[in-house]
Amino acid sequence: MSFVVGLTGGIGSGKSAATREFEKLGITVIDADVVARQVVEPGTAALARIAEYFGDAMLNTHGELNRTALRKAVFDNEQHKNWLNALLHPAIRRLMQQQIEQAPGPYCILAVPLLIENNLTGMCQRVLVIDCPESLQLARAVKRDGSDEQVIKNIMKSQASREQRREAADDIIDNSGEIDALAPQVTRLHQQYLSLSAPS
Ligand SMILES: CC(C)(COP(=O)(O)OP(=O)(O)OC[C@H]1O[C@@H](n2cnc3c(N)ncnc32)[C@H](O)[C@@H]1O)[C@@H](O)C(=O)NCCC(=O)NCCS
Ligand SMILES: Nc1ncnc2c1ncn2[C@@H]1O[C@H](COP(=O)(O)OP(=O)(O)OP(=O)(O)O)[C@@H](O)[C@H]1O
Repeated sequence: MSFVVGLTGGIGSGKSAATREFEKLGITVIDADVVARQVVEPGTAALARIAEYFGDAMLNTHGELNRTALRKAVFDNEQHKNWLNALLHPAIRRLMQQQIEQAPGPYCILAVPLLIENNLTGMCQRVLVIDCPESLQLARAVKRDGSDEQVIKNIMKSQASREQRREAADDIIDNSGEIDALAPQVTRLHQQYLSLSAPS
């Protein structure tokens, strides 16, 4: 596989809704959040290191990662977050690269919420941003998760700005309208990626 489209967007921007449309067109989607869970599955070296560093409170009764406990430990402590990212990012990058090489089809989508923040654009031939006003991100994420507005605002603050993402984009999907306005934009980009990825 040599043609990778990096898909990103802020929390609640519509990344999952857009990747579902690419999957309907038969395109393989590699989801960084899924990969980030695979690298800390029970039995992995990374999970053992996390338990060693933070203590067994980071494991639930089945020996799996207690994500809520780890999120609490890292998101208000820069040193802990840097330690965790230094441990997991190389493993996440390696596994994503493996899955890219195994992906069938003319191109694949690499869906990464933190594509820009974690400097992963170098893995992609094209950067696609799912874009909408921050107010819509906030409203949609709060409605979907039933979480407190301040939690979503804190996550938005820890991520790249809308301007930074638009600056890094080769292509932008405007997700400020109705959800059924996504499919036609995905179809148009699919045609473009088929021709860009076709052997010259
Ligand atoms: C700390 C962990 C376990 C929390 O997992 P949990 O499922 O509770 O939260 P989730 O991953 O969905 O993140 C919640 C929100 O925080 C944001 N976020 C996730 N990781 C980070 C980070 N390292 N820095 C800033 N924001 C982050 C996400 O964009 C998401 O919007 C998880 O975020 C993690 O493993 N982070 C370190 C690895 C990483 O950076 N993963 C991103 C893949 S590129
Ligand atoms: N255009 C739209 N109009 C209305 N609701 C939408 C639209 N696009 C997405 N949604 C809804 O908003 C919520 C967030 O969308 P989605 O989960 O696809 O975003 P995401 O970028 O994957 O979020 P996260 O980064 O949190 O994983 C979902 O409940 C989704 O159904």
